[in-house]
Amino acid sequence: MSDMSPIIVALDFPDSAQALSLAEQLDPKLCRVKVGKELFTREGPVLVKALVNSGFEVFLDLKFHDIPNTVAAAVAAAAELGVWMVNVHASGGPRMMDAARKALDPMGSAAPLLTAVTVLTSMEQSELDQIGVNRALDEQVCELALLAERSGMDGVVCSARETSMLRERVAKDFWLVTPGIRPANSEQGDQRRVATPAEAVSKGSDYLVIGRPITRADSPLEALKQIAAELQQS
Ligand SMILES: O=c1ccn([C@@H]2O[C@H](COP(=O)(O)O)[C@@H](O)[C@H]2O)c(=O)[nH]1
Repeated sequence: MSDMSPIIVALDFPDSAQALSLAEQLDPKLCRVKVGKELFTREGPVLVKALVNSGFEVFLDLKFHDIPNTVAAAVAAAAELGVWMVNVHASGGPRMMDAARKALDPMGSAAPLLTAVTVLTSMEQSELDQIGVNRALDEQVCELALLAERSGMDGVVCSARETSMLRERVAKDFWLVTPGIRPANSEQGDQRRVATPAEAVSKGSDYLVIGRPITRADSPLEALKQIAAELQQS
């Protein structure tokens, strides 16, 4: 996989046939791929291994959130699949994140990157209020990111709207992974905190997670190439 591509394509499909057919249209030199809850729940480790064997670096986006013992075991099981990145929810707390980190320690440099979700990019301030989080959304993202960093995570998932703020507060090699990417004129859908690919990179995102704007395009490869070209020009 090329180190220069920050693009991770979210393969949000109901089955392996559709996911593999889309992946075949992509180029592992231009992107990584992400397997999320729907696809994994239907198709499981076999599909993940098929993607890994076809040359893609895979982000297994299962956002674990449970007691420390359970999350540690789940993260270790994910790592056995040969994936490039796995994640947990930072709101699971420091003991949970610490247990996840320790579960990967025996793998040394072969361990996948371990990231933590701060506040989902589909959420806005009013929803935080509804779940009883009485902080400004930016502040909540920042506190969870700092907690994740202190708990040994390699990075966080946040929106590109928060990356300039976080870049000033976290280490340079702490990865900022940003979904909610919407090229100009594409539909926002259920996402709320969105940014264009160029905005995201200019504000300090390391990796851009992009689903529907690529996977639902008439030509996914053309959509991917167009975004990659936009990023090279920015
Ligand atoms: O905060 C988060 C965390 C994960 N996601 C995932 O990213 C993709 C985004 O897909 P789009 O089609 O580009 O909206 C999707 O798989 C989410 O589960 C996120 O959006 N926000």
